[in-house]
Amino acid sequence: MKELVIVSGKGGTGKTSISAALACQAPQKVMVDCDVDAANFHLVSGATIKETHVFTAGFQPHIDVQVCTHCGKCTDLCRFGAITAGVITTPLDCEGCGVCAFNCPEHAIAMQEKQAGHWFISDTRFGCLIHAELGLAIENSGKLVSKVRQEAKKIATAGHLPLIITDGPPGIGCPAIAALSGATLALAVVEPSLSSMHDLARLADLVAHFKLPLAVCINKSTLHPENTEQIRTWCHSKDIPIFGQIPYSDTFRSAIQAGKTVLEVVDGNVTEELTGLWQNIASRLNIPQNDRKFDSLRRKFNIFR
Ligand SMILES: Nc1ncnc2c1ncn2[C@@H]1O[C@H](COP(=O)(O)OP(=O)(O)OP(=O)(O)O)[C@@H](O)[C@H]1O
Ligand code: SF4
Ligand code: SF4
Repeated sequence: MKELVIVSGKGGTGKTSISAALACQAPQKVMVDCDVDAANFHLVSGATIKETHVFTAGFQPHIDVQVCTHCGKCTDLCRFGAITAGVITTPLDCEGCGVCAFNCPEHAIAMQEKQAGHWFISDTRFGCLIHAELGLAIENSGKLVSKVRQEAKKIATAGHLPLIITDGPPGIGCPAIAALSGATLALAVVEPSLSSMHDLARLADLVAHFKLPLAVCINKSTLHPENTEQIRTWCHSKDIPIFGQIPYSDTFRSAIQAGKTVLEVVDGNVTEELTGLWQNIASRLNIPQNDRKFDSLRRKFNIFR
């Protein structure tokens, strides 16, 4: 089983739009949205949730009010000011360290697993999607990313599906690391802006650390042709292949507004580039390129020359 992870050093470069366009073309795959802080893949793929699961991470104190004598020892010991004489006054400040429970003379406090979000299995127009929603002010996004990837692998294995397409989180922090480790190929979606170019270099270092092959897709390339050329030169100097170069097109915006992938909205230039991108990926991963469902969409919208 191969896993393609679509990443970007910075947010908003077009990762989700491109992931969805690839999902639209790839046959026999499971999709994962690892951008658990701001998931939106389900919106462009028309997801219907089939299963909802609770995600737990970390611990929180549960106080037995019948047993607590309000002695105040927990207040003195809590370094985060989250508890006052047996009452959790500011739950967001609680780090779940367990010091209050360990030291309560009455054993009034029990540490319980904390509900930190949900993860879902959904049906979409392009197959099965695993996605998630992290709770507000929860910091365990890396753990949730690992969880959704693990579930996608189970589904792909059970269904003998050869590919997982992962819409990764932006950045190079913990969630990106959790999305990349053990994958087969990373595709960096870069736009020709200074910050995106700068973040590509950092992302390349991270991917190299995991000894993963990296390919680049330059998105919105026509917005700044000189910077696009600079990215091409840089990739060439680092031996990083450029699998696609997608021009700026208003079709992307209208596609998102319509809850569709850009391939389902007609734009000859863009669709041709996106098809080329998928062909390069499929050939690098050595997997079949064709999908009967996409072929019928292609005929319906006459989107290729
Ligand atoms: N080639 C393009 N031409 C014009 N607009 C584009 C192009 N690609 C993406 N966009 C637009 O850029 C915005 C960000 O795209 P998208 O949500 O796919 O990026 P993202 O990297 O997944 O963002 P985030 O990191 O916030 O999840 C959207 O409004 C989308 O319509
Ligand atoms: S230390 Fe225990 S008994 Fe004392 S106030 Fe806190 S919870 Fe109540
Ligand atoms: S678990 Fe730790 S942070 Fe939370 S209230 Fe108890 S002592 Fe404070």
